[in-house]
Amino acid sequence: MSATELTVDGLTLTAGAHRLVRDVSLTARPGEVVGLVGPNGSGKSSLLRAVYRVLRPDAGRVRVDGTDAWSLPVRRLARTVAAVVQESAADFDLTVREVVAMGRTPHKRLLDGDSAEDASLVAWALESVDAAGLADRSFDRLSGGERQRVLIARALAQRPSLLVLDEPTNHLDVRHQLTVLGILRRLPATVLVALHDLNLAAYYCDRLYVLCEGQVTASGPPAEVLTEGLLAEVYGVTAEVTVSPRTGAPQVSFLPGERDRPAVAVPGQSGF
Ligand SMILES: Nc1ncnc2c1ncn2[C@@H]1O[C@H](COP(=O)(O)OP(=O)(O)OP(=O)(O)O)[C@@H](O)[C@H]1O
Repeated sequence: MSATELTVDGLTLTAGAHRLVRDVSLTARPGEVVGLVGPNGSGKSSLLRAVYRVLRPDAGRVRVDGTDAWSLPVRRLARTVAAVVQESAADFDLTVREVVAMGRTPHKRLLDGDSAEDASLVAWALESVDAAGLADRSFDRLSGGERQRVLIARALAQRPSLLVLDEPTNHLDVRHQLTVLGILRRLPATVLVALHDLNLAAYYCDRLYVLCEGQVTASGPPAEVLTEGLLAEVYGVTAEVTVSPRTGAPQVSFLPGERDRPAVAVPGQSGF
């Protein structure tokens, strides 16, 4: 597994009359962890969908090591790119081990069974997300956070050289958030990850792209991007940004202030 270069050039995505993303360009160099941040509805998931080839661009290109992702054979793309997406939490009538083993499919031929290497990669992937103890459980009966870790393990078992993740820390408790992002940092792969938690993004990402209303508003190393001014402009919040004396990463604290939206009165109830 070697890391891949991802290049997105002038990407525009639409759904009917709705423009989801407009003229977005980004790069993720081999081995980088690149974060996508931005408010709800800013286009992060849509951009990721174009990268893992679910949403076809109306204009612009997605290139994987210089080749248009949309021209690659599906199987070849699946050997290169793994995705952990919001909508993948579908029901499977399978054990956890079987779900994670599905990550090996792109590397096998039809009717190939699981090799010893497949079994050890599945065990490694489960161990990595602290889910080895879940291996024989039914996937359908897991909690939200357990499912999320198993879906991440499935992507790890795929041994991708580009890993695309949409809010992978969703549902995870704080220890597992750190575990999962720590793994992403250490993988010999390129990572593009949408995150809402700006402190996690600041600590774990090499560079960030900030999306706002479908466009890139800022990009660069977290310390350059996560300024109080940008957070006010993009999110409409008052924040204090300091540098962590322990980690050297920017640390964002949100402050109540004049930007807080006034409470919306309950109809027919005074004094709310
Ligand atoms: N198929 C669609 N048809 C119409 N509008 C869509 C469609 N898919 C997404 N949108 C809209 O496009 C915008 C971008 O959505 P997207 O899911 O990419 O945002 P996001 O940044 O991932 O948001 P969140 O942080 O809430 O997950 C939103 O306004 C969303 O409602």
